Amino acid sequence: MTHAIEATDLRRTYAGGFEAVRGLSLSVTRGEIFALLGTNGAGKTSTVELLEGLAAPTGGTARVLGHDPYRERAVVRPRIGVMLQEGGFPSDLTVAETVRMWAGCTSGARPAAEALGAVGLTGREKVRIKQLSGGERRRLDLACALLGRPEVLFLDEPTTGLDAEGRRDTWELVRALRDQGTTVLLTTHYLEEAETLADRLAIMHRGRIVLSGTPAEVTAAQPARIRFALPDGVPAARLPLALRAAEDGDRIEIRTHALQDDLTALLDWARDHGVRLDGLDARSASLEEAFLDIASRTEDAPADPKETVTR
Ligand SMILES: Nc1ncnc2c1ncn2[C@@H]1O[C@H](COP(=O)(O)OP(=O)(O)OP(=O)(O)O)[C@@H](O)[C@H]1O
Repeated sequence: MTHAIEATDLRRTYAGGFEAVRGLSLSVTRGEIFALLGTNGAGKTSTVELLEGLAAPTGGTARVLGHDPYRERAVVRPRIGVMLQEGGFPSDLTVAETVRMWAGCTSGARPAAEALGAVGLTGREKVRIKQLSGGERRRLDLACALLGRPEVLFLDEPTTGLDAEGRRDTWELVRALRDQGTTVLLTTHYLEEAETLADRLAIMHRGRIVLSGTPAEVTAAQPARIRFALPDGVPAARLPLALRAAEDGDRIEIRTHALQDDLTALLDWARDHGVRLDGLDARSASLEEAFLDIASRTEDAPADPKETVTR
């Protein structure tokens, strides 16, 4: 299977010695939407810039469409679209002028009206950039990234600043691009965005990928939770389960990878002993829990291979 993007043991150290990317490997299949998640400062932008060919890696290799995106930038650049966190267009230009200017630097650019139509900016052509809302600026950034009909599209936080409707419109557009064969690598802080949009995702922490896979695989790698309170006089020690049961005051929390079996055992025990489980709550793990679990890690341990779910 051809990979549109491949990174192997990628490293990036900034002047001053700070290592922002520390041995990162990932591959994105053609026609796939891949989301890179992580806390602030995890190294997402530093990684994406290496893949876009904007900087040379300190170590490791990057391949985009089979080429080195930095050394072979002239070959790779016309085939990729890049939407940075800040478009940085001159604020006195109008929307139409900006798109025309960008189209002038793009080989085989699609018509400006088509790109603006795709992002819902039709009718805003004469508005100056400084008069656009934050969400409209993000959409203009996206229109410019789409101008060259890119085979690989890099989107750095594409929906930051968009309202719920704008976000959903962008998701629709990204899905439509994927369905036409475009490969999309995006970074996001919105877990819902990654969960609903991405075919696969990776969670970064401190310059490394800690967990990766499909949204379902990443979620399934986390334990489910059962929570309840025992009545006075029934100590947690009487629970029948060979489980890691943690007491927090009168609340019990059990984390398990066998939710159905353990919940059945708990309910059978409660019925047989006439014990009422107050506030009983059982739920599968969510991407948010996986993310928060990783974000709370303070140690610098390397990625645990057991946690990486690969296809
Ligand atoms: N030019 C630079 N020089 C030195 N350190 C930098 C530079 N750019 C980024 N960093 C540091 O590298 C680390 C990773 O930053 P990066 O912007 O890649 O993270 P991120 O995951 O994209 O964060 P965010 O979600 O906040 O955008 C941060 O600690 C940041 O301060």
